[in-house]
Amino acid sequence: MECMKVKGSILVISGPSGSGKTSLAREVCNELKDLAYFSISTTTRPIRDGERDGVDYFFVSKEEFLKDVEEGYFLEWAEVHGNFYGTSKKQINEALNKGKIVFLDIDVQGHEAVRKAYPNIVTSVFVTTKDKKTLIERLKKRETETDESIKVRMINALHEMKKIPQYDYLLINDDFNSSKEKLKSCAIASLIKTSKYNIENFIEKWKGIE
Ligand SMILES: Nc1nc2c(ncn2[C@@H]2O[C@H](COP(=O)(O)OP(=O)(O)O)[C@@H](O)[C@H]2O)c(=O)[nH]1
Ligand SMILES: Nc1ncnc2c1ncn2[C@@H]1O[C@H](COP(=O)(O)OP(=O)(O)O)[C@@H](O)[C@H]1O
Repeated sequence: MECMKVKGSILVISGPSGSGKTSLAREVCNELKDLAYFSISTTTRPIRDGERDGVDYFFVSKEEFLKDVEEGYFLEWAEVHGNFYGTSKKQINEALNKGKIVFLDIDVQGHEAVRKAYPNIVTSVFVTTKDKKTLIERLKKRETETDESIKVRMINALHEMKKIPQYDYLLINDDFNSSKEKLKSCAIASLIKTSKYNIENFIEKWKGIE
């Protein structure tokens, strides 16, 4: 499935809801400018105050989502916290062919699927907070969740944390600026990793030395 001559890389960022992964990923992506591409997922989740369709997510009905699934639009899709989320195949491949670092803010199921599809060019970072209390405080402060939906997210957080060993890096998001610099380093490292798989001609040029 993986394209032989992919120039870009994929940076998967996962973590419990409220850990700060979206804020970090968006900010690093902005700072890396043309080097990076933030993949906008499609979701059936209701739009939150302050979110924009086509910027934060493509917000669709369940029927539209399932039609996209049937038509093979998604590289991967999953149900998270009772809603569907999916990553567009076309968006990703176009960005990869342009040599970009593709940022995927997706859950642990999405990580497994993307790693299978692109084993050589995925780097993954699991973002979490230093403790449970901080996570709850951030979810409350964000003012997007009810007590009930916070409970659902906390239960899911524990399931997600069990998948940390599958990730390349663990990032405890305490001080925002320091976490941002760490995530940026992972992003750049991911692109350097891809170059390892594009060395056919490079080695040719060294022949004759023996
Ligand atoms: N598998 C998968 N997960 C996604 C995708 N887009 C978002 N997610 C995950 O779905 C979860 C819920 O995201 P969201 O609705 O933005 O809520 P939040 O985590 O509380 O900010 C997060 O873990 C996201 O990383 C996607 O395209 N595929
Ligand atoms: N290092 C940090 N310190 C304090 N607050 C943070 C930090 N990182 C993110 N936040 C805040 O925590 C809340 C959750 O962040 P968000 O990016 O929405 O998390 P996620 O995408 O993981 O659900 C937001 O209000 C965000 O501004």
